[in-house]
Amino acid sequence: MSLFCGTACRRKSFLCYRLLSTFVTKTRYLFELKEDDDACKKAQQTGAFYLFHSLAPLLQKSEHQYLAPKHSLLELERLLGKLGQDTQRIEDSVLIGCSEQQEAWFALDLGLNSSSSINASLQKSEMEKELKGSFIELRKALFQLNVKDASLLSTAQALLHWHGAHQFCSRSGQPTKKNMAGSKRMCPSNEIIYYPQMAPVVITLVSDGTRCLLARQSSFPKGMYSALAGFCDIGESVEEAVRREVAEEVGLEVERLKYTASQHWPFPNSSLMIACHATVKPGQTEIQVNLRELEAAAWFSYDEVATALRRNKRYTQQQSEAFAFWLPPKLAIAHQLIKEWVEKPTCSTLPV
Ligand SMILES: NC(=O)c1ccc[n+]([C@@H]2O[C@H](COP(=O)([O-])OP(=O)(O)OC[C@H]3O[C@@H](n4cnc5c(N)ncnc54)[C@H](O)[C@@H]3O)[C@@H](O)[C@H]2O)c1
Ligand SMILES: [Mg+2]
Repeated sequence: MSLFCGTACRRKSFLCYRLLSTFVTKTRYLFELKEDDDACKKAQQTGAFYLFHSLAPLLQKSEHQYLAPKHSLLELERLLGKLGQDTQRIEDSVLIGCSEQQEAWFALDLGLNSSSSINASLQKSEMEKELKGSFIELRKALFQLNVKDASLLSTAQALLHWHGAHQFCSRSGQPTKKNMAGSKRMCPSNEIIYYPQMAPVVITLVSDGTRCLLARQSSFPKGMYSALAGFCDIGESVEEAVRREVAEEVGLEVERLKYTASQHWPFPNSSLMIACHATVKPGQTEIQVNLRELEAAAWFSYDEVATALRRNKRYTQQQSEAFAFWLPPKLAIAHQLIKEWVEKPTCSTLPV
């Protein structure tokens, strides 16, 4: 049932109304916090903070997964006090979401140089001891987080990264100032507003009707193959970017394509991954790998891909590297695209 259903499901309309109402209320609350600095500051009083150090999130290990602990404002003030730090630096935090009960969630990087603190460089290990956790690079921990924490920490890391890289106005060279929520920065000298950015990237699973095309870059972990990906050029539509990337990377011409899903991807900078299925003309399937972009590319049969998907479920990345061929982890949109191809035969023969 869709959150946005209308007359089609009258019998369940009360439930629909409640779902819609919670979602809208939450969305409007977040909008208010982004627009109103005082409301945002007030929300910090009852909010919760996810902590980072030099863009690595604070995590706690629990059996085979990581948990992302939250801290209240009081706990954070106590920690900073204990470490002899200025609590003013809490104003460097950025808003990353809220619960259905309107507990606002913020992210704060304790390792970056703070504009509002004299003694900015906190000792990482001292903090880890106090916080009973470790600051772990997000790339290493992402696949051992639950979906909700992975998405929240990806947003947080991307936003903190963007603020770190946009401290100065590119026109005046003057320091820019963030609003309380961190949804924008402004140059006080000319009032230019800067908003956080994502680069659009197309990711395409090409099929010839029975097989799908997977490729690897030399930077990928050993044995991992994925769908073709590439940044959109300025002025391009998604369709044009897919056709260009497939031609550029493997020398094939796309016949049909269909959008299927999207995902925010924080590495190395924020990208909006736009996932598509595509087909090539039958008989025009000879791959010509562009070695400037890829290390290898090949057609894989349905059975090979289905077997690799099953294997992915059982093994960790380190264990998978022992195999000649394995696929990206579940959380990556590349995995979802490949899984969809295996589960839905229509992905191999897109309608005109
Ligand atoms: N989430 C997933 O499942 C998934 C899967 C595959 C790739 N990705 C991501 O997609 C991104 C793009 O894939 P790719 O590396 O094959 O891209 P690509 O094929 O466009 O090649 C990368 C090159 O493009 C150039 N480039 C053009 N615009 C750029 C921009 N805005 N930022 C950085 N470089 C730019 C650079 O020269 C760079 O070396 C990667 O950053 C990767 O992390 C995500
Ligand atoms: Mg590429």
